[in-house]
Amino acid sequence: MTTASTRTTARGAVVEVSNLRKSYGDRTVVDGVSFTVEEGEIFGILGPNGAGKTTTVESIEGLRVPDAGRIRVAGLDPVADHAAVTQVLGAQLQESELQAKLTVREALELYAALYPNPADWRPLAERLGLTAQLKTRFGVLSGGQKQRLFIALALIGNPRVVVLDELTTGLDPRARRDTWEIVEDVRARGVTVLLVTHFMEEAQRLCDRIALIDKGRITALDTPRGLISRTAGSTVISFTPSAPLDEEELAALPALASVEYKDDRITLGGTDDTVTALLTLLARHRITAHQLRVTDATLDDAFLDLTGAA
Ligand SMILES: Nc1ncnc2c1ncn2[C@@H]1O[C@H](COP(=O)(O)OP(=O)(O)OP(=O)(O)O)[C@@H](O)[C@H]1O
Repeated sequence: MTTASTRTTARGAVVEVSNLRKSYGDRTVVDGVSFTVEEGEIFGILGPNGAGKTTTVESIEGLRVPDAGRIRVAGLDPVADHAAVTQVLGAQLQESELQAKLTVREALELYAALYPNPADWRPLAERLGLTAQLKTRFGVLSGGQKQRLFIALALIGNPRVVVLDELTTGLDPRARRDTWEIVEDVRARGVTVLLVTHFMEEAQRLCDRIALIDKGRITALDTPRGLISRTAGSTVISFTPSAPLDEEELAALPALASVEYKDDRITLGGTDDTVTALLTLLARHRITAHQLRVTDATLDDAFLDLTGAA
C-alpha cells in the first residue's frame, strides 16, 4: 500500500482554483470547480471521459480562458501573467507538438533555450534513462521513451509545478511502473505534480490527494484512503462457513453494506466493526470461517460509487 497518502504536505498552496467555469456553446463542461494544490504534493484529477479534466488543467496552464472563476499559479494569473506562469509551470507536451525528425538531444536543447535558467539537460536525461537515446529521432522512440522525453521537457525549465496529463496511457505495465517511479522521484526533488489520469492504480499509488471530477463538478476530494473509506463497504470480508449461518443474524451485523451468497461462500461489504461482530457471531455459534479473507475496497470501487459510473 502506498505511503503517498500519509505524507505531510502542507507547505502552502501553489495552485489555487476557485469556482472555475467553462462552457462550449450552451454546454457547461466545467461547472464551479474549486481546489488548491499544496506545494510538494502529487495532486490527482480523476474522472470519466469528458468530465472536464483537461479543460481544468489547460485553464491552469493558461491555454484556455475560463468564463468565470479565479486561478492562481504561484500567485500568478495564468492568462494575464502567461509568460511568467510558463516559467513556474511545466506542462507535458502532446505527441503532435514534437517533430518526428528531431533527436532527443536536439529536443532537450531546443526546449532548454526557451528558459532563462534551464536545468542542465544531461543529468536530466540521465535521470530519465534517456542517455542512450540522445541521438535517436523522436519518431522512432518507444511509447515509454517518448513519455520520458515529455517528462524531461516538462522539467527542463526547473518548474515549481508540473502538469502531467494521461501520462501512462498506451504504455505497457513495465513502462507504466517505471514512469511512476520517475514521477515519485520528481516529487522527491520538491516539484509539485498535478496528475490527470484514468488509471485508479496509478492514482492510488502516486497521489497524496485526488479530486474526483464528474460532469464538470468535483464530487469528492480526499486522500486515496479517505475516498475508499467513504465507499459503502470499504472492507470486504469473504469466507466459507463450516455450518449454515442465520441470514437474519448476518443482515443485522453493524455497518453492513452488502451481502452476497455464491455457492458456499459468503461475501460481506462493511467496515472493521462488521468484521469484529462477524467473528463474535461465528464464535458464538461455534462456526469456523474457512478461507477467511478481509481486504480493503479499492479506489476503483470508490470511483464507481462516488461518480455514479457503475
Ligand atoms: N475546444 C472545445 N470545443 C468544444 N467542446 C470541447 C472543447 N474542448 C473540450 N470540449 C468538450 O468538453 C467536455 C470536457 O472535455 P475535457 O477534455 O475537459 O474532458 P476530460 O475529462 O479531459 O476527458 P477525457 O478523459 O476523455 O480526456 C467534452 O465533452 C469535450 O467534448
